[in-house]
Amino acid sequence: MNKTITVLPGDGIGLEVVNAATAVLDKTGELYGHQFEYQFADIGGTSIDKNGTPLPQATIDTCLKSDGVLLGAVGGPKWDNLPGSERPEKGLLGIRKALNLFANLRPVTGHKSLTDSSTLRKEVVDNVDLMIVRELTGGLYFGEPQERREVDGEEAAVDTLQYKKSEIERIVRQAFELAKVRRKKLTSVDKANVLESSRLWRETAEEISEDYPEVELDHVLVDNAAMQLIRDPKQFDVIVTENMFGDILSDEASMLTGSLGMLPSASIGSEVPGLYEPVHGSAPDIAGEGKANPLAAIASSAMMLKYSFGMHEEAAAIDRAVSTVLTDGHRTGDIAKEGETILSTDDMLEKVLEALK
Ligand SMILES: NC(=O)c1ccc[n+]([C@@H]2O[C@H](COP(=O)([O-])OP(=O)(O)OC[C@H]3O[C@@H](n4cnc5c(N)ncnc54)[C@H](O)[C@@H]3O)[C@@H](O)[C@H]2O)c1
Ligand SMILES: CC(C)[C@H](C(=O)O)[C@@H](O)C(=O)O
Ligand SMILES: [Mg+2]
Repeated sequence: MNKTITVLPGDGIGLEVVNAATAVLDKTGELYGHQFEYQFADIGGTSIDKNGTPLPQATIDTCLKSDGVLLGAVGGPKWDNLPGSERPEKGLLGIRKALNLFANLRPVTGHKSLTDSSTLRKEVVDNVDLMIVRELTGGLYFGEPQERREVDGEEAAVDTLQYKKSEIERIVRQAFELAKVRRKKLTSVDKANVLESSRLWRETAEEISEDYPEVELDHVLVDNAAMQLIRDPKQFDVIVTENMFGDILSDEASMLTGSLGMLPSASIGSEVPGLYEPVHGSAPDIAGEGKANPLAAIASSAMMLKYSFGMHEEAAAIDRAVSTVLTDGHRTGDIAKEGETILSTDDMLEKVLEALK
């Protein structure tokens, strides 16, 4: 197969990790007889510097013309003092909205050989396998108004948490579909004891559940969910939740795998192309030093093969290669224990390429 992939390196370690991901895609293509062609486009802070905007129309057009999008990360201290509407992060939110990528799948997969470096007890996290389904184009991130105003004679700020029923329906349905082919357990996470949007969310999830009698649905309040993820993560199969709760819970859950540098994601909508990106950010503290763990980006490229191109065998080969390098004890700094040899981003990539068969 021939596939065109738009690559959006973005900022900080974004470029370092997408380079690793495309190298793995190329090797996979060689092994399985596929040709991946890349078109690079600007996003985030580097795009602000170059084009005066974090998301040029040309980037959206390029993405729309491709079969899949691979993104590194956006943001960094250089742009931190810009007004909210001009920040690098607006580019990321903009591309998610422009491609209508309402479902963000964040699998949390524990590798047995890594749990020693986890701060959590081994028996709690060994082989953890859950999927966070985060709603990605609604909620607080996009609600209007989002503004400063005067309240009681002083400065105030407003963000709006709004969900239309149809937005809840489609993400919950997506989560049920995933749960149906996994362990058939769906946990909907909300704050229905306080928020009206959560009460609509919970009612809607109950309604949709009638179409999925084989899947067990339960509801957990978000504060409890945050605690349960640490106490007993293996009780979860699929978690579905609104945009900001999903953002926070997925960073928390990443530590069950040992590092934020391990967590991939797929952002998908009803139309192609999907966008694939590691869950982590631009990591300004290590950017440019060759220290970034490329495994989240590499695993994100495997998700692209699976979800956008239907290349299941090829995706499994990449996941296996990642498992092999971990089992063989290869470690970047974020997942190394004291005394272990620390590999650079490029060295880790080499290990994955060697393991890819
Ligand atoms: N998807 C994205 O583009 C995305 C996601 C999160 C944060 N951000 C942006 O990134 C910038 C920095 O945010 P932050 O510091 O809060 O979060 P971050 O995810 O960039 O970094 C948090 C910590 O994790 C470490 N880390 C992250 N990825 C790593 C990797 N692959 N290998 C090794 N260590 C890794 C970093 O070194 C840092 O110590 C901000 O501008 C933020 O808005 C972007
Ligand atoms: C950078 C930021 C806008 C983004 C988000 O909150 O969605 C990031 O944290 C993520 O998890 O992808
Ligand atoms: Mg986040």
